[in-house]
Amino acid sequence: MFLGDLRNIVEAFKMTGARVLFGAEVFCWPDETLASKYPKIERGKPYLNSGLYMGYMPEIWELLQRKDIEDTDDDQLFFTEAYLDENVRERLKFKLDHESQIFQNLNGAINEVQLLGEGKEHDIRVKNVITHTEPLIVHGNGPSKIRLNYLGNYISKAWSVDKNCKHCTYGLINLTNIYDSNVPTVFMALFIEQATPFLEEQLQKLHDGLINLTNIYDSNVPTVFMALFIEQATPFLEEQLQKLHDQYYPKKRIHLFIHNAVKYHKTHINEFLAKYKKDYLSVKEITPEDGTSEWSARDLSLDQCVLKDCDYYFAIDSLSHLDSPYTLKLLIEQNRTVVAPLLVRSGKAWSNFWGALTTDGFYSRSDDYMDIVYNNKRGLWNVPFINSAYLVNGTLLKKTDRSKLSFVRGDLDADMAFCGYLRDLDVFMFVSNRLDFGHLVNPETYDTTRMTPDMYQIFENEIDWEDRYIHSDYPENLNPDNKLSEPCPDVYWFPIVSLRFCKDLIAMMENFGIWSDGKNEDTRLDGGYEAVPTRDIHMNQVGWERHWLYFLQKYVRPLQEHVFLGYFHNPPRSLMNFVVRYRPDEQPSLRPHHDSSTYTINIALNERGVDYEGGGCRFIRYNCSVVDTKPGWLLIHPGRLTHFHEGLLVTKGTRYIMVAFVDP
Ligand SMILES: O=C(O)CCC(=O)C(=O)O
Ligand SMILES: [Fe+2]
Repeated sequence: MFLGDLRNIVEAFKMTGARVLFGAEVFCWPDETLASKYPKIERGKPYLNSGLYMGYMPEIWELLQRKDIEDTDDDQLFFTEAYLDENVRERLKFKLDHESQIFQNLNGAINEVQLLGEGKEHDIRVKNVITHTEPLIVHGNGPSKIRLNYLGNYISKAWSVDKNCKHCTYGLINLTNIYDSNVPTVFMALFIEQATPFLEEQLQKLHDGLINLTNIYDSNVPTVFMALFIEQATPFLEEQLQKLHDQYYPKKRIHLFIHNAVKYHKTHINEFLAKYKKDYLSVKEITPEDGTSEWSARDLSLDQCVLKDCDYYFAIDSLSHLDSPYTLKLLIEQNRTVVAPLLVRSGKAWSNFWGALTTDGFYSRSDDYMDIVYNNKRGLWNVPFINSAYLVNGTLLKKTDRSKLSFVRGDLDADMAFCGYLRDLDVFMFVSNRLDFGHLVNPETYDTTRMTPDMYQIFENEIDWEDRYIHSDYPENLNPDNKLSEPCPDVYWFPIVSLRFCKDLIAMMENFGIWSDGKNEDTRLDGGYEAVPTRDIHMNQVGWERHWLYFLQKYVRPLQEHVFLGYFHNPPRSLMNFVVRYRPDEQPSLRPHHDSSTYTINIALNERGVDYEGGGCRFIRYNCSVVDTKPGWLLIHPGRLTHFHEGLLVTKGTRYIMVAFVDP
């Protein structure tokens, strides 16, 4: 990698007084026994490396003529023998660049070569902190190539602090042109022959109408072989699939390949394909019953891609959420042989790339790893390992024999095998965080033996949980400009959870199925007695109390503080958290009572007029009832004294509500 221009290099060369100059290194290679024959030096690296050398043509010529050499012989040994001959050394003024004035060989010197100039405007250079020189050419000899790639993310004008990633825009292609190129040209003639009302709108409509046409002309868009791998039970897979489908790319140019190894997800895949299969150019599904291993499924996907003459191969794991619908398009436009979007587990240091490797090829953290993961630095990074989601140019797959590029290599993980082959082929792997592309979900605690396992993921996958289960209008609740909804005095009404939450919570309870019998004796309670019993199931009976209390603290408490000013209790304490079921033939109503709470929350889980008739909550002191409850909306009211209340008669169907007595 050249860090100075040729003039600087020649000037530095002249300063050395040499007629022939070779780089130096710390290893005496390929013949260690020659080490004792080297002249003693005081500083720097003693031994010759033949990866970099320069000199005057007559001397170089003479050096090359010195002896015959076979193509298969070692060039470094050839030059070493010449150098160790004192006569040759003197006559040719043959010297080594011991202190890396010009040549920096990285092998054995990785730690002494550091980046310089980060934090200043000018280009980043390298400095050898042992010799105090700034070498002009850096060479990744032996196993130091990954370090060279790392340096290459910064030096040679790749990066500067003010301009960030300067090499990112190199070689970009523009897909929008591909969309347009096939479209016939139209000569559009517009005549404005008289004064015309609303002409601006007319022009706008003319223009808008044209934009949609481009979608019709998909045929020229490159084909993408999209391979989805579901190798483990994965939270929030439905959303993951939807985001994949929502990628801004003509589906008629996508071959979809799915390897699903997880029985639990069969319904998700079936539902997805029932809806969208027809949109794709082709679909191949490998089901859990096929018993195909991850390795063979991945290899098969490569074969299929080549067979279908794909332009691109895009692999994605079920854990990878492409939150940006432009991810695929932008990766194609980035135009690198292998490029991955940076995906990170939210709030964690876990991502889909490694910044460095140990000598035996396993994970090692690079100096800039955290800066990249946290987007302190944005760019396109040459790294030794990527996984989870990546785009591969089809040309590479078509020209490379499967014995040189596949997912099978000894007993390595599939992705470690694949990246190992890419490194051996000298194919760079880039990871991009030029934009926010998406994130990784965390599958560690996902337990599919539960009914609605995603409901239990509020801790491990909080953002996904919130997306699915919190009402989309929730943030508006705390907007001070909005008028509060107060259906009865000091009874407030807020949208809080999604319809999906309601559906899943009911499913969770009905699956458990052991509703209380409505008697006063209740062994679930410390006192063993409930004065005003309902037919219910407590959250702790379905292992969801910890989750519920967190929900209470995070989403309910701010609403309480918003409407009942001056009362703070964090975290809220709640011993009674339960779902109530009302049925005409079971328990159809609840007699007037106080709750043992400072405040009570009451979330409607299903819909009056659809799922049941009657029902609602009446506040007796105010002779005020809330009957038109809405699924996902929460009522919050004081528990005692003023808010004596009753559950009204359900005349038909089943009414479900979620109740908690907060701060008893
Ligand atoms: O049916 C209702 O909405 C009221 C329920 C209630 O008051 C309770 O469970 O304590
Ligand atoms: Fe109550």
